[in-house]
Amino acid sequence: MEHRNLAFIGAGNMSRSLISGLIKAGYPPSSIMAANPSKGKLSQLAKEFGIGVSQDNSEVANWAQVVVLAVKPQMMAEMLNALGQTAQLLSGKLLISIAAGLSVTRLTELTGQTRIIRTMPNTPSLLGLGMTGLYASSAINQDDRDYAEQMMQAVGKTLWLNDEDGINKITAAAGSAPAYFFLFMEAMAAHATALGFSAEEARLLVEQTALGAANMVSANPDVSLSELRAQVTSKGGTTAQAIAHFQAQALDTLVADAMNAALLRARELETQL
Ligand SMILES: NC(=O)C1=CN([C@@H]2O[C@H](COP(=O)(O)OP(=O)(O)OC[C@H]3O[C@@H](n4cnc5c(N)ncnc54)[C@H](OP(=O)(O)O)[C@@H]3O)[C@@H](O)[C@H]2O)C=CC1
Ligand SMILES: O=C(O)[C@@H]1CCC=N1
Repeated sequence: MEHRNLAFIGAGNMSRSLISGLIKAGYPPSSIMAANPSKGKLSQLAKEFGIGVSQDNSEVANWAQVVVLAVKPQMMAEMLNALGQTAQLLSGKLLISIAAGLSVTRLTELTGQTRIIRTMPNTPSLLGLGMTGLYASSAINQDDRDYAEQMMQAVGKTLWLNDEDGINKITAAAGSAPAYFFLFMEAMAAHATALGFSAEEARLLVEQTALGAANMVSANPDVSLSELRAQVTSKGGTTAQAIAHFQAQALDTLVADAMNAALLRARELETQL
């Protein structure tokens, strides 16, 4: 992929995941910089990945051809205002936002720029196993689209969204979703411990089973999820009892409600920020 000078403003969990994935995919460390107010995360990133770092957002924005806006949504306005003459500083650069709940229109208001691509990655990008949704207005040229797509494909898979609300939907379905699986795994590990396994054993059981299940899905693209489930579920056996319990407790509805709660929050942020 093209190696433009790429700056991350905000060096938190998601930037770390993307930077790590990009470096593993061969993006040169000398073409990446990150800025953050506190020094600890920057020193760690510099040490681990050899990228350039600064506590000065203007310095990295000035150096960059592409600026990733990676602070918390609630911090974005303050950060962009504090950049000072943002319109001038960011002028001519491609801006890639990873923030939930900030529309392109709002980002344009805050930066004076229209060359903006909105994305929604997730933390498995750290391992090259990310899932990222991308949205760009029709004003964005093909080169910039290709760059953003290749950047995110270096850390996982991508899906272009035709309308901007698709970003909110993908936040509910993929951006937030690693946490849903972790929550489920936490619950399983807690109960495995209650059944008498040590914490290490419980983690091993949950981790290896989740990994195996995810790999079964990816190794069998033509087999439906329900068929994979059926292959585990012997008639009159143990799995059927557990599945019946989940279904009696309306797991489908619970999951749909939880995803809708994430979606509504993403839309709500768009009206507030
Ligand atoms: N985490 C996730 O799974 C995902 C997150 N996102 C989006 O990514 C963005 C970042 O989230 P995440 O990485 O989780 O959050 P973090 O809190 O881990 O990272 C945000 C970083 O921004 C830094 N920061 C705060 N103020 C400024 C400033 N004025 N200038 C520069 N940096 C600043 C913080 O520094 P310090 O801690 O030193 O104050 C922190 O390191 C959010 O907008 C979120 O919506 C999108 C997809 C998934
Ligand atoms: O929880 C959040 O708001 C962010 C967006 C998706 C994942 N983390």
